[in-house]
Amino acid sequence: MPYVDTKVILENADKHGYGVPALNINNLEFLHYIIEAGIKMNSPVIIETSQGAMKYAGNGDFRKGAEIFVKMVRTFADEANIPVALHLDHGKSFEYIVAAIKAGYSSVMIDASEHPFEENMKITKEIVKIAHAAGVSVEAELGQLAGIEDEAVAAENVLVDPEEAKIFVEETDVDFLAPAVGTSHGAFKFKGAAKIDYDRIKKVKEYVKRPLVLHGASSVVPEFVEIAEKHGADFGGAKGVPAEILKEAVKCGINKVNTDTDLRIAFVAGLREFLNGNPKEFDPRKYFKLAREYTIKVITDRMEVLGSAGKADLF
Ligand SMILES: O=C(CO)COP(=O)(O)O
Ligand SMILES: O=C[C@H](O)COP(=O)(O)O
Ligand SMILES: [Zn+2]
Ligand SMILES: [Zn+2]
Repeated sequence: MPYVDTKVILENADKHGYGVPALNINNLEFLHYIIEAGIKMNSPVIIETSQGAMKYAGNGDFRKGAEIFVKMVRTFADEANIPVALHLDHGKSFEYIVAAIKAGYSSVMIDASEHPFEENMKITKEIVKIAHAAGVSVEAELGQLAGIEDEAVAAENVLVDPEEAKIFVEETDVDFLAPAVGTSHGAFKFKGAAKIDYDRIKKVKEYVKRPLVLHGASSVVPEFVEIAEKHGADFGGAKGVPAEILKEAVKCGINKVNTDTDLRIAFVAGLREFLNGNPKEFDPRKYFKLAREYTIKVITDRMEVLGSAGKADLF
């Protein structure tokens, strides 16, 4: 099953109540690992690239980067017996979003969440019009990803307002919505215990009835943090969203689970461990071996947790 519209994957996930990992890549290696993990687990996969990744892949030219990513992902998708989609993550610039659409991305995100509600809605609506005309589906973000820190009430202000979510989706016709429910990006998500607002997710789901996206969903897997730190990394205080919370979030209505940090940490853990144990090695095909193994492990574990394992059969 080849390259598909992200909407096809997410509507299936919504209908059957499971989550699909949306995994960020910057290069060929991570794409290999994701496709390998997807095939091994018989899971649909969503590959995503940030604007920064587009620029990086094109060696400074983001349009070229977008074209390279589409060619790469299509090549692998055509040979894999699982549904594969390519998504632009956190599109903020009109030029990048248009470049992704023109290059053939399956979907784009317009992240105008730093703007006031009305403005976010206006910008999102504009992008939806352009993207839908090209047959590309759209994700938008509402509220801000600040995280719920301990007892911090202030953070409530930036979490999604379910009533606003309803108006936003009706008004913009966006295909998937990323509501801010307490997570944040990177390896330092919570100062106290990890927690997200389940009731808010349920309410948003009830109101918008579309696939929902959880950003900042890395677990910051202790096993790999430990390996990386044993071999020289310093991630002091890193804390992510535990698997049980992700499972519960999916039950509440989350379908797309954005993960970047976990792949980066697993990779660097394997890379550091290998290089420390093999000081004479300088062939990337060899020194990426353990990094590959750990990254695939983090992805396959994630597919089990979200319930996407085995679901490629539904397409
Ligand atoms: O939300 C993300 C990409 O959009 C990634 O989140 P993490 O930093 O938790 O991996
Ligand atoms: O949410 C953002 C992703 O983790 C990618 O970020 P990036 O801009 O470092 O590529
Ligand atoms: Zn944002
Ligand atoms: Zn994100």
